[in-house]
Amino acid sequence: MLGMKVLIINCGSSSIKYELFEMTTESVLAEGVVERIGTDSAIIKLRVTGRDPLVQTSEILDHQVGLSRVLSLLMSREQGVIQSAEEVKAVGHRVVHGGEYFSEAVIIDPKVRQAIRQTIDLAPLHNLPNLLGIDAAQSQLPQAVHVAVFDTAFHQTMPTYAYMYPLPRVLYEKYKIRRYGFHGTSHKYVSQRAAAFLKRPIEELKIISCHIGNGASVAAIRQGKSVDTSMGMTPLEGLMMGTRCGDIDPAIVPYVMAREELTLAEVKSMMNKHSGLLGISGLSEDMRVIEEAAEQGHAQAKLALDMYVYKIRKVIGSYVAAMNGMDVLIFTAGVGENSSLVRERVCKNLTCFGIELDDGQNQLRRKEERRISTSSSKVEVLVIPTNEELMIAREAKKLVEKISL
Ligand SMILES: Nc1ncnc2c1ncn2[C@@H]1O[C@H](COP(=O)(O)OP(=O)(O)O)[C@@H](O)[C@H]1O
Ligand SMILES: CC(=O)OP(=O)(O)O
Ligand SMILES: [Mg+2]
Repeated sequence: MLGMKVLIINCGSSSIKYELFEMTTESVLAEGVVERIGTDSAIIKLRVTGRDPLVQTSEILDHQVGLSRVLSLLMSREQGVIQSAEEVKAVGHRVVHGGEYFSEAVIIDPKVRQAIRQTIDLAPLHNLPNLLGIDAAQSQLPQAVHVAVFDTAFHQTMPTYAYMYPLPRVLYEKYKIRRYGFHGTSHKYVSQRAAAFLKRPIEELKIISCHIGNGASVAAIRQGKSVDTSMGMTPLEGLMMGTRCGDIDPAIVPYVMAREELTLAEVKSMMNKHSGLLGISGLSEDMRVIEEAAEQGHAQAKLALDMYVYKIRKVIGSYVAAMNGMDVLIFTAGVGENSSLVRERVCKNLTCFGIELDDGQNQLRRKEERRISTSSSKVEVLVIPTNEELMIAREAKKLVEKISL
């Protein structure tokens, strides 16, 4: 076998994150990001394994141009990652919202594209750029198999009573208003890694996985299947996040709109971009900044941190109730993997569930999968670095192999 190169693309409204894998060895050949698309000072970052990172600034007005620059760089003689675009066998696209259409990864054909289009309304911030990325990649890599991997797919196993909202039923029937959940690729990956780490069959485990990065969600996973998760119809529900408010009393929305004379767009922006850690601290959405300010006595940063941790604890508690138990608690993503303080503060007041943290292990700064609970803890507390890109690449490889059988 000559190898199988798979390109992973994760498009945001003004960015393209990309990673090129050689899937016969699951090794990363190159990775990077194009930022500030739509401006004359867009930035392309590329890191080719074994070489110095490269940063270029230029005008990039849309995703088509962004992707074509990335491909040219990968094919350039200096970088020499690939000789020609034909070498890329598959492109795996992260698609955030798959609605009720998709419970697993699929090859993108016109019908799939149409279904992704139809979910734009449910996640406009994510699905529209995802579709732009698909269009750009399909036109520039026409020979490759294009695969969509959905954030929502893993959560399609939730029982009806967990995903329905107690609103008039007609809203579900007409508009499919229900809980979908997100970060599914990550929750699936870390739960499978946790079972492998513990050398136990996943079918025996009740796992609670905390994906806390910029966006943040908790999932309850029983027998390897998602049974509940804190994000909802959109990635706004649930935990307090960097700039998103998470759960609030829904009556606040019309009240604030009336009092402040806000438009729909303004109130959405308030809840998505000006709330969470940033809204409470008035300082930053970045947990590193919040932690430092709190340590120096900044009262609002302290409050933001207290609220953030308290909410995670409450959701964990509710999922212990949902599953009637918890064997494993996982921390992952930017905050979960790196903040020993957040992990400590979340776990400190969960001793009633039998959680005992090993402070020494928790303080260690390492990139590896590891246990941070004591040997007598009733719950295994693990830090598992997530790898959504590898998971997407594996799904793409699986589908390519299926069609070439
Ligand atoms: N050492 C650290 N301590 C605390 N928080 C950290 C640390 N490193 C990264 N983070 C947090 O991780 C967040 C980014 O998480 P990440 O999962 O990479 O986000 P996303 O993929 O959603 O953009 C940042 O907002 C930052 O606050
Ligand atoms: C769905 C979601 O919130 O994604 P991210 O964490 O990448 O913003
Ligand atoms: Mg992320």
